[in-house]
Amino acid sequence: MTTVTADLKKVTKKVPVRGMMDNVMEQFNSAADHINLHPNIRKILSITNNEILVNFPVKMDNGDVEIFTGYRVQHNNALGPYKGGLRYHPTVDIDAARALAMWMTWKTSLAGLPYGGGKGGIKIDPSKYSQSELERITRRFTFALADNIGPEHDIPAPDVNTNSQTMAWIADTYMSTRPPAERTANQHVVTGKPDASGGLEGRDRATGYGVYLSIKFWANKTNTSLEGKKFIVQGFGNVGYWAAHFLEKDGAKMVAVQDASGSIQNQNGINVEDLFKYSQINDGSIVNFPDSKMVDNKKFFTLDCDICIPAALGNQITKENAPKIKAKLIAEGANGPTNVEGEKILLERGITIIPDILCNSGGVVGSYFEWLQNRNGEIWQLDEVMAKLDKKMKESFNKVFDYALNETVDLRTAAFCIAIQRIEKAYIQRGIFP
Ligand SMILES: NC(=O)C1=CN([C@@H]2O[C@H](COP(=O)(O)OP(=O)(O)OC[C@H]3O[C@@H](n4cnc5c(N)ncnc54)[C@H](O)[C@@H]3O)[C@@H](O)[C@H]2O)C=CC1
Ligand SMILES: O=C(O)CCC(=O)C(=O)O
Repeated sequence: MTTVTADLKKVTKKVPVRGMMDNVMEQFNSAADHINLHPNIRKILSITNNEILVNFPVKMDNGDVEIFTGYRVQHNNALGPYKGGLRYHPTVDIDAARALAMWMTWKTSLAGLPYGGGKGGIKIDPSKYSQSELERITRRFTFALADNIGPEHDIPAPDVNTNSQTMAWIADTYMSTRPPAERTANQHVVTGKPDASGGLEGRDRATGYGVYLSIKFWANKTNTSLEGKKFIVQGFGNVGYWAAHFLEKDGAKMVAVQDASGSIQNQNGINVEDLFKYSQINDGSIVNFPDSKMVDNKKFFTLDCDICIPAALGNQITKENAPKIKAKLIAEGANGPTNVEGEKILLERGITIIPDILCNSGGVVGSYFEWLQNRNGEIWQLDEVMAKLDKKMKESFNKVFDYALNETVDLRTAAFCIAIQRIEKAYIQRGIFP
């Protein structure tokens, strides 16, 4: 295990600025300029506190041993324990983990939660492994990370290709590393667990519901009706499916979907529940759904629609496709789906973007409720969870919308400014910077 603790000069020089880091740093710096952020605080927030890299061996079903590389980046904990998901994907590397951890810091701050930001995962294509191999990989990863996570220190959650089952394995393995009398009291080391293992009713749909609410709040502010509005979704996993589910229930029409296996379209509408059921019996894939035609992946974002929901990976909307996008609204379910160049083009074209740190914050808000539930030994009801989530999302949306209007900035800059100012206040109150 290698733990790199922040040394300002060294780390500032070392951090390569490229890919997702490039985007998050440009977003941060432009907001920091807008609020004239104290230079010392800018330095602190420009780097990560800790970067943990673990290489660990796992025995495969055929008896061979394979070595995996896992990451956990802890960006900032000025407001509370590090919080953020674990991703299992071939694109996971230190650059992605750093950027995603930074986005978590701004997201938790904007949502008014008592958390900082962290993120991590394993560089792996999980489709190549059996369920029992994935369980062993997850347990070994947890064991390797165990001294660096904890319910009051760093609390992982699901992200791409991880789910409530993954969280149950992590919680179980982590608890087994604690002294017997402390084991069950450590259940909230992760959130997004299954219901019988301390999970929160509604955490499964929390992110997608938050995406839907953000779209609804935008529609209310702009006197737009969602009835009959056409939307497209990239990613039909946890976030994409639930966002589509709630939008369809409110009268909107899903006309195209893309997942890792391909893209489908039907301008008359694709039934969300039918597609979900189909994907469940089709290895999780949407391709060849009977009531649709296949479309070229490259054309996906340029298809005719009113609302576009990227809910898969980062860097999907770029200068290549931004000029041809037809949607009037981009609701970012994914983290970092629009890069800085793509965003500039969209804003010039008058297209609104509800930024990731606001739009997909329902997930981490749901995680916070689960953490509170476990800490207090409670079991919350679904209607209570959804009502609290609604209230939290509305408060954040209104804050960002009003700030953008008052300061004449776009919604992302507004969201970043609010988030950074809350952290700045914490540092100033502690008297670090007279
Ligand atoms: N799960 C959560 O609570 C939260 C997730 N997010 C973000 O939302 C996004 C999606 O996460 P989940 O829905 O949890 O993951 P998931 O693993 O449940 O679903 C991911 C979906 O994206 C698709 N996908 C993967 N690679 C793709 C590609 N190259 N092109 C098109 N589609 C592709 C997959 O086929 C799948 O349908 C990620 O960016 C994640 O960081 C953000 C906040 C919370
Ligand atoms: O639920 C959480 O703690 C974090 C989820 C996440 O990774 C995200 O919001 O990007």
